Amino acid sequence: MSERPETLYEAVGGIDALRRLSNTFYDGVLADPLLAPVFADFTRTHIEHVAVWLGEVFGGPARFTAELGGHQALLRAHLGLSITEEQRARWVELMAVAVEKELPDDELLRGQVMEYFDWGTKIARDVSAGPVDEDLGEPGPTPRWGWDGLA
Ligand code: HEM
Repeated sequence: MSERPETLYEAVGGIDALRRLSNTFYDGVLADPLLAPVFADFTRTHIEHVAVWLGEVFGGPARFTAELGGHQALLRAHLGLSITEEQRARWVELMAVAVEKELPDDELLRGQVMEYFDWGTKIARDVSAGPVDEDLGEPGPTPRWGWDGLA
C-alpha cells in the first residue's frame, strides 16, 4: 500500500479540490428548499472563504487565520442564524454528496472529512442560537483535523 500524505489537505488534493468541493456543495445548498433561505445573503466569495477555512482545518496553509479573521470570525459568521437540527442534517447530507463527487475515492479519507463536518456543523448550530452581537471571547486557534480526527 502506498503511504498516505501527512495531512488531509494534501490527501484531498489541496486548495483546488476544496474549491471544487465548496462550489458543488453550494450548488446543492442554493437549490435546496430547506437551506436556500438560510443562505439568503450568499455571495460567491463565500465559496472561496469556505475552501480557505477547510484548507487550514485539514492541515494546509493557515490562510483563514492570517487573512480572514480566524476562528472567531468563522464562529461570528454563524451568530443569529438559529440553525435547526433538520437544517444541520441537510447541510451534512449535501456535503456528503459533494464529497462523493469531488474528493478522491478513498473511504478512510472521505470518512475523516465527513467526521469533521459532523463535528463542525454541531458547533455552527450551537453558536447560531446566540444573538448576532454575542461576545464569543477568545475561542482559541482554528481547529486542525487529521487522520485521527481533532488534533
Ligand atoms: C463544518 C461546518 C461549517 C463550516 C466549515 C462553515 C463555514 C463557513 C464559513 C467559512 C463562513 C464565512 C463565509 C464568508 O466569510 O463569506 C460561513 C458562513 C455562513 N454559514 Fe457556515 N459553515 C458550517 C456550517 C454551517 C451550517 C450547518 C449552516 C446552516 C445550516 C451554515 C450557514 C452559514 C451561513 C448562512 C453563513 C453566512 C452566509 C453569508 O455570509 O452569506 N454554516 N460558514
